[in-house]
Amino acid sequence: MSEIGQAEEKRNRSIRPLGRLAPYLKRYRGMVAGAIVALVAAAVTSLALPIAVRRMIDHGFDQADRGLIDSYFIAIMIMALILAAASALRYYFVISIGERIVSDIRREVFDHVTRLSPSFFDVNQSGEIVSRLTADTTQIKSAVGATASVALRNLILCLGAVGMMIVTSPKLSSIVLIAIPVIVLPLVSFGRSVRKRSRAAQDTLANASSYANETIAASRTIQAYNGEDAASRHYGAAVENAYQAARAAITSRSLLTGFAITMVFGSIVAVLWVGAQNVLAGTMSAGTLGQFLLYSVIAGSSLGSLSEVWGELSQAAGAADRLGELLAEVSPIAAPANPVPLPQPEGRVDFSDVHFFYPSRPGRSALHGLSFSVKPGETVAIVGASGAGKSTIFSLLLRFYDPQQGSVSVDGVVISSVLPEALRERIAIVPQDTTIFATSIHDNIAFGRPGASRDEVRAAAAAAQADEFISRLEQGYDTQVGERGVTLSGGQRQRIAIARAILKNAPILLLDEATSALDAESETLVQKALESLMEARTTLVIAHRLATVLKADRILVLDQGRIVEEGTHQSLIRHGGIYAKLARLQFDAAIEERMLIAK
Ligand SMILES: Nc1ncnc2c1ncn2[C@@H]1O[C@H](COP(=O)(O)OP(=O)(O)OP(=O)(O)O)[C@@H](O)[C@H]1O
Repeated sequence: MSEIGQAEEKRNRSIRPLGRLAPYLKRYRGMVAGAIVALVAAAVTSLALPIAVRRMIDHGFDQADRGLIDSYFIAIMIMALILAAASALRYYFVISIGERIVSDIRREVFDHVTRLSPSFFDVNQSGEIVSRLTADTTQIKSAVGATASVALRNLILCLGAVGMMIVTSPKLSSIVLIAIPVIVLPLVSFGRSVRKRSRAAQDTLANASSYANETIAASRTIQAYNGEDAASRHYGAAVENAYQAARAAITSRSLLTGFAITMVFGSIVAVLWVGAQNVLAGTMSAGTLGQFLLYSVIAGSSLGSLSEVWGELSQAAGAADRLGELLAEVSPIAAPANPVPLPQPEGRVDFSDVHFFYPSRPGRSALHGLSFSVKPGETVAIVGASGAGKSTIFSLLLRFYDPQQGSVSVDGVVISSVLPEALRERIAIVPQDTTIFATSIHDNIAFGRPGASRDEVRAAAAAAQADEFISRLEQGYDTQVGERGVTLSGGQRQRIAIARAILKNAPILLLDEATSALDAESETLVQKALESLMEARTTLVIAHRLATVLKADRILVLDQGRIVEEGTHQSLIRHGGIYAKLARLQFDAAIEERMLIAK
């Protein structure tokens, strides 16, 4: 799996990647055509103005043709109106196309990223991806919108004005044409260094943004550890770096602009001096010189604007390239070409000689030749030290990763041959860190089965021992729970996650018991909720509670990616192996408590 942005340095710093936007533009041919017509109309009108001015100078002020001056002014007024209408239409079309395309890209990138397998997120920071979705798309919006139209208008104006300069006076134009390479060549190389600096500024900002993202999400932990000052310093330094990088880019941009304008206007002034000599010598009319002057100003200023927007266009090209890379990222967990349908759900699970290492850590095996079967309706507890590979079993069963060797089957079918959605339909998971979304309680529970009725949601909540606390809230099921459910207690969050799994009603349940201690009352409620969830389902539970291992049909003891012991609590304690030691550490307090109660 490649890290996005890794190929950055090798990438051609041209505006070619903007070509990636062509398919999006094609979807809106009508609007693009409207924009081009408006652009050309505005440019042609601007280019026609100097002709009217020359005719006015050469003939309009002639006493013999007094009537002509009125018709010239009327013609100029009409042109100005056409220019105004064309410019307004250009603005409308171009900006709308920018907004339209960026909405499409945002949606497509989001759809794609949310479907990438977790191995992608192992090597890419979520803050970085969010920055692609917001900052890069915004840059493309301004490029497709304003910048591209400014560039196109100036290109048409520049080419048209140069053409008209040649028509107006070939002699003066030849001097200008010789001057062009002298001006353009240094501009191109200068432009390159500007682009390099802008890219550096952008990357530094992306770093600062992912830091801010992470810190804000962890604000409680940061405050609890009095880490605000350190975080402020860190972010301050990152933002300062971004500012310095941006300033370097701005400095070169301003130098580039100054240089371009000096060179362009310097040569125009020189040419005009020659023209003025010609007028004095009687070889050129004053109107022709005026017309030439206007065309050179148009050509010069449009060239200047072109050099200014070029940097922005290439920045947007970089953004398009990065987004293209993200869209080209292929998830290793693909749906098979000819998916096998799963049989009637039973809830059987088989791991057969599974060897697995995480793609981001190829050197370190997480599971070594794991084999076990879980019969329909059986409850199997997985026990093992931290890092033994317990959660990895869940990740493989949900097909977040594929094992490098061996196979995982559900209801007798190897899971890589079925549609991932069909597989996940059969599994409900209650993770240790419950995910609560910043929406209503109803929506959080209904996430287990979109479209569930209010009664179904309420029934699931009741089975999860959550209905009572929810009903006591002012807005009941419509209560908004805040980001990550901050307004709920740990036990309440867990019961909502359990309600969600109950609503899903899948034949296989994966349960990662929370290690965090709950108060006795919450603990009892959560325990009761889990009991109704586990009823008549195949359950694999990463166990941290004595009550759970006592109730399990079987316990698998995992050590460094291998199953080292298997049996019931009693038999394993009698065996006196790893489990007996683990149980003494993990469950001792609970065992003592039970004995006290018994007394
Ligand atoms: N996404 C990942 N990328 C790389 N390595 C990982 C990833 N997740 C886990 N590991 C590694 O794989 C091994 C098994 O991890 P796993 O999370 O399955 O352990 P666990 O038994 O569930 O531990 P715990 O009880 O602490 O949650 C560990 O060495 C861990 O560092």
